[in-house]
Amino acid sequence: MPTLKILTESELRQAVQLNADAIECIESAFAALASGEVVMPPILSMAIEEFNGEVDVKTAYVPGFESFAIKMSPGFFDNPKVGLPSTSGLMVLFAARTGMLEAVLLDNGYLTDIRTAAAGAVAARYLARSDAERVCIVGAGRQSRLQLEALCLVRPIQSAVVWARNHDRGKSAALELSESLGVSVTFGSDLKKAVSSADIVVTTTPSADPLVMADWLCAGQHITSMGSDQAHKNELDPGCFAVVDRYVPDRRSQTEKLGELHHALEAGTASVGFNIPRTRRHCCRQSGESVESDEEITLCDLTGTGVQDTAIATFARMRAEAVSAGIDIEV
Ligand SMILES: NC(=O)C1=CN([C@@H]2O[C@H](COP(=O)(O)OP(=O)(O)OC[C@H]3O[C@@H](n4cnc5c(N)ncnc54)[C@H](OP(=O)(O)O)[C@@H]3O)[C@@H](O)[C@H]2O)C=CC1
Ligand SMILES: O=C(O)C1=NCCCC1
Repeated sequence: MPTLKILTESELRQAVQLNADAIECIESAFAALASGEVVMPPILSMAIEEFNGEVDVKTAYVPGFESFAIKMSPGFFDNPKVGLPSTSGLMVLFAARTGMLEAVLLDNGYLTDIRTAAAGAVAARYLARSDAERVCIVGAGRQSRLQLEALCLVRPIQSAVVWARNHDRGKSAALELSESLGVSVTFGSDLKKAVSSADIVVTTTPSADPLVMADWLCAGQHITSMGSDQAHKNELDPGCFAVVDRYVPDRRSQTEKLGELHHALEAGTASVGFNIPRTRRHCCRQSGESVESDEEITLCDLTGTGVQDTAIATFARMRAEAVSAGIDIEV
């Protein structure tokens, strides 16, 4: 009789942390995606506007992996008002060879959090200057904290400014991060100043109106925009596309519908089949290529991919099995 492994959030937290191994797992997933061999259908997304919510279903088959994940991932952005996290959900693993159900990962969104922060680290590793040390984090929620933590694993970060529309929450996040990361993290109410003084800017909000303006960007900066993962979300002034030297989407077919590219296409600052103007030397490229000049402004548009979910779920199950975590039930 087939057995099914059940893993809880606390077991998964013990198995997987935001560290070099998780970053390596996600970097390999992006490399597999760039190889063109991965089967990754479009995201199934359901908006529940009445409650400021969405549910995303993501999946991917990676050749060579014995399993693939299907993830169900809600994001309800008014939840913090009632003391609940914005994101939650679970991942399910199936055998790639037979399609049989293998494991249910009751992570409550934890693995999504880790794989998303790890993607921010991979982006910085390839697209931020090697001496990048000052960060601006836009937003003060779950990803704001994890994105900064992830950057500290790949760049010599010395200081960060957290900007948030709610000053109290921004100050709390800054204090918490200062204590946990051992770098100077302050709250900044002046977003223009915070962006202009940073080597790396990460936007982490579900904002529907641009927060970061094109004329605030400076030579040598890297920007990761990871909050905008739905058609209505938009954190960057579309004019940013007219000043960046290098644009890297996690999956272009996603970013042109759900990411920052979507708004640039609508505004006409990028065109269909767009390339960054050749007068600025570089064309739009797939991930995996590194920054070529310390003067480049680079932009990574992260909408979240099924290949990350299959990679982190497989990794988590392997780690959990190594310590015999979880329960097996006959089905
Ligand atoms: N690309 C990817 O792979 C992933 C993307 N995401 C996306 O990242 C975003 C953040 O997720 P998460 O950190 O979990 O969410 P949280 O709810 O924990 O944090 C959201 C933060 O954004 C702020 N915010 C909300 N609306 C606005 C606005 N209009 N203007 C300015 N700030 C705003 C919130 O401020 P306040 O406290 O005032 O409400 C809060 O600081 C979401 O859009 C989510 O969908 C998440 C996971 C994966
Ligand atoms: O899967 C994802 O990525 C997300 N799902 C729901 C909202 C947060 C991001």
